[in-house]
Amino acid sequence: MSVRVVARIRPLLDGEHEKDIIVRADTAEAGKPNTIVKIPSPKNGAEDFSFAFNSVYDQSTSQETLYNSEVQPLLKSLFQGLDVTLFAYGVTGTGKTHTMRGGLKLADRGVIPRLLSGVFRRGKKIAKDSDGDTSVTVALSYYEIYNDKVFDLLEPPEQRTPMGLPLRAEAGGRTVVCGLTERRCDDLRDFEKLYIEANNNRVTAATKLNAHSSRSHAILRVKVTQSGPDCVRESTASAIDLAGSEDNRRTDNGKERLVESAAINKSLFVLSQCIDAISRGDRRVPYRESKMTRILSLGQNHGITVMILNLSPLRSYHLDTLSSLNVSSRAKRIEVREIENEVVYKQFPKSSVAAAHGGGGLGGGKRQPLQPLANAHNVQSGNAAAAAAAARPVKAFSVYTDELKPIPTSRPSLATSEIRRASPAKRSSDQEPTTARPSKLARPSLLPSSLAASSGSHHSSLSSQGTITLSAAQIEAMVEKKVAEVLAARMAAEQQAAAASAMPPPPPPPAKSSGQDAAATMQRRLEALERRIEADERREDARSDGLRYLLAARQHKESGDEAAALRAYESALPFFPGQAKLVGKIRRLRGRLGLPGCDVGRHDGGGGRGRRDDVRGRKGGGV
Ligand SMILES: Nc1ncnc2c1ncn2[C@@H]1O[C@H](COP(=O)(O)OP(=O)(O)OP(=O)(O)O)[C@@H](O)[C@H]1O
Repeated sequence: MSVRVVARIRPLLDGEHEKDIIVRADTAEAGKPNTIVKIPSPKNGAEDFSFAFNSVYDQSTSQETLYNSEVQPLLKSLFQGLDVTLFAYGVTGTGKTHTMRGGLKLADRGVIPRLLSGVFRRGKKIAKDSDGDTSVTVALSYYEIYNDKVFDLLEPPEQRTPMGLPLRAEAGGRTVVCGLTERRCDDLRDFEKLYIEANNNRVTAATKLNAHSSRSHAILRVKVTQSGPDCVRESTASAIDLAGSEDNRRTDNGKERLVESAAINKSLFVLSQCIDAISRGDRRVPYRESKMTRILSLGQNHGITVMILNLSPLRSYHLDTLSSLNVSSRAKRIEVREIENEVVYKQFPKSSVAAAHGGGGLGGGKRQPLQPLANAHNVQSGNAAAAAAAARPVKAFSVYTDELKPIPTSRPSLATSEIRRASPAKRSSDQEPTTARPSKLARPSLLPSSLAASSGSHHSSLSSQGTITLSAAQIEAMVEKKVAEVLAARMAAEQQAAAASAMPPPPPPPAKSSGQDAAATMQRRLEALERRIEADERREDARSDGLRYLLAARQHKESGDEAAALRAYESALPFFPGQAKLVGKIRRLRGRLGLPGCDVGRHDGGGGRGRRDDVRGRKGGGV
């Protein structure tokens, strides 16, 4: 399903005049709801441009109408296991915060408090309808991206570290913030207390265009966990209030506001580039150019995404409004896969247990049907998925482990088996298993090949009931083999970690490839790959930090603060060691400020050449 894009035109504010209105909502067909935004061409006022969206809300639209039409219907999907992302986009002062957060009066409450109210209400209903068998818990995390750094809004500002929280890419393209607080909320009152406090931690300031302008992108994540007797289902609603783009010719922003503004505009520019790249079908989408786009992961995220485009009706916003309309119309083309989150079974579904017990006995030669060992991954969506769920055969999932399990003399009772969850980091969530992989629960009817190999001449015996008996010597041999493998893997990992930046080749495949050796090799390769990705991420983060310093330096220079510009250039230098232009700028600035020359060459660790080229490529002609 595509991203749903809806536009909302805000009403006139005090001091704004009817005669200045140029943006209007329209309908494609008489009597139908509005789906078109009309705005005159900037070159020819008599000619109108029309932009079509999924829905268009005019100036008279109340908070309640917007919520009931756009957000309330998504609650059902959220509780079916789909993630929901809502984000407000638009120029500064167009009503994004009003739409998402709103005012304190009941009628003014925005999408976020209403969403939470809906979540608690539905959660209570589910618990009641299930006679308490299912419980629903709600946990919040809330953070802001300020000057391209991530800060936890649920923690007091004095606990912030200057560099903010790091991001980590997870399997399946998701980006998560490391070290974020998560607070449980039991009811709306809990939420409101937390939310109001957290919003006081958000950076806002007065600009000429908005008396309470958000200087950061704020991301609220509402995690809903439904725990039933058999399974746990988790889904997340994300509500994002983006900072607004600013035309600094109109803001009269001072130094600090300009630096913020540059970070806001840059991230929004990257977002528009991502939207363009996705809608063109480019293979490379520049998500990594800003933290906001990495977190938003538009087109990579799963579930349902709604973009609320906030518009001012005024002529003074003409070009900015056109630009927002252009970006948003392209966003409509972005496909988001509606994939429900994995259900984690606490134990086998009752029906399967009954079937297993009745079906030929555990020790018999008949192979047991594969069961959902770890989690079920459903690519169907919405109601169709729910309807199809009953008819679908239970999917099978394997549990991968490197460890040899002590082989039971009789199979454990299925009803009490603990289900191990496959490590999410090791398996992409968007890989839909198409064929059942072998379960590693010991199958009494087969002697594992690894065991046969390790047992050597000490043959294990298969009893007439199909159970395996092992001699002490065989167990000893297995333990020794496992210890040797673990030590070898650890050594290999240490060597790889030592040479992580040089991207070591994967360890050579074992001469004799038993199933277990292959699993160990695969494990080592995955770990090496993860280390490589993390190293790449660290490099990328460092580079974007460097670029941020350069950006700040340029802003300071433009505003005439050469001392601050020098400080920013010098801070950027370690990220671009030996960069000739940068070194030249620092020398010139130091000269102008009457400071002694600096030993800028000390940062050139011999790797400057490659980075120099890189920066020039990205910045279009150097710093
Ligand atoms: N639909 C609306 N009804 C009434 N007032 C509105 C509406 N939309 C916006 N406003 C008012 O317009 C002003 C600017 O709105 P808001 O702060 O939400 O803009 P914003 O897009 O979040 O700006 P920024 O990006 O600078 O944070 C506020 O005073 C807000 O109350």
